[in-house]
Amino acid sequence: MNTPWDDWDHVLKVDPDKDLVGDETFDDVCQTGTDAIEIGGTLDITTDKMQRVIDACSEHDVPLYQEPSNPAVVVEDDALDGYLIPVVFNAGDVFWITGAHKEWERIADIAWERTATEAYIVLNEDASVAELTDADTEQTAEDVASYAKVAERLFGQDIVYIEYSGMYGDVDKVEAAHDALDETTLFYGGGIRDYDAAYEMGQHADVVVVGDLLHDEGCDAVRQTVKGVKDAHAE
Ligand SMILES: CC(C)=CCC/C(C)=C/CC/C(C)=C/CC/C(C)=C/COP(=O)(O)OP(=O)(O)O
Ligand SMILES: O=P(O)(O)OC[C@@H](O)CO
Ligand SMILES: [Mg+2]
Repeated sequence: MNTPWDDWDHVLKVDPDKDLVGDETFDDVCQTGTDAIEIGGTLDITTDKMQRVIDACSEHDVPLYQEPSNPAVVVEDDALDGYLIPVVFNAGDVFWITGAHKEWERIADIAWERTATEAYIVLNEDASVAELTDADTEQTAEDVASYAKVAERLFGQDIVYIEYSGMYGDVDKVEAAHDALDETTLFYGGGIRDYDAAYEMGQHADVVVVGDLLHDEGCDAVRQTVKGVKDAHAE
């Protein structure tokens, strides 16, 4: 797979299990200025819910990626630009490191040329993803940097993803991960609610991921976060 995320600043993560705000539509969602839409969530995801979002976004130019939370929810659809597959580096349950991936290969005909991995480092102990994967979220900045380094050097990951889903994270840990990486793109996601937060994390992460804000506040709020990270990267 080529690496379009090298040129991204902002990703909008749409949770197919959550509603949009008021009378907003996916046409509005595709016009927030984000560089790509990632469709995924941890809980209560089904192929039907995934498909509904793909169909609603497929008419637009914004790149569309599925981020499946397990092999059973992967949707084969040409409207998708590709699949970003989490590998949870600090999972306690090995199923979320290689087990799910082995199962996926066993049951599916994988479009390898459209598939890439994201080396997740899960750091919010209260997030569903931490609970599901039994992640060891007690990691110092030094630990995070080492995870990032081995993800790039030993495991050849295209993307390292610092995941604080639901809370704003520790900037020092994001900075440490960024310093550890040469080529690999650093994603940061979690608790980005406004311009200032996006600007601050944008100073350290290559790509800032915004999720719940779309479902809680709507497209105008998301647009501010796009501006925040793009301003940080313009400096
Ligand atoms: C091999 C395949 C096809 C899939 C396995 C992929 C793996 C290892 C998934 C484990 C991690 C996971 C569940 C990722 C989903 C993306 C994610 C972290 C979404 C954010 O979820 P939360 O915000 O914690 O959950 P809710 O918003 O649903 O509560
Ligand atoms: O929902 P939020 O807290 O913005 O997190 C975004 C993303 O990292 C979740 O996987
Ligand atoms: Mg969430």
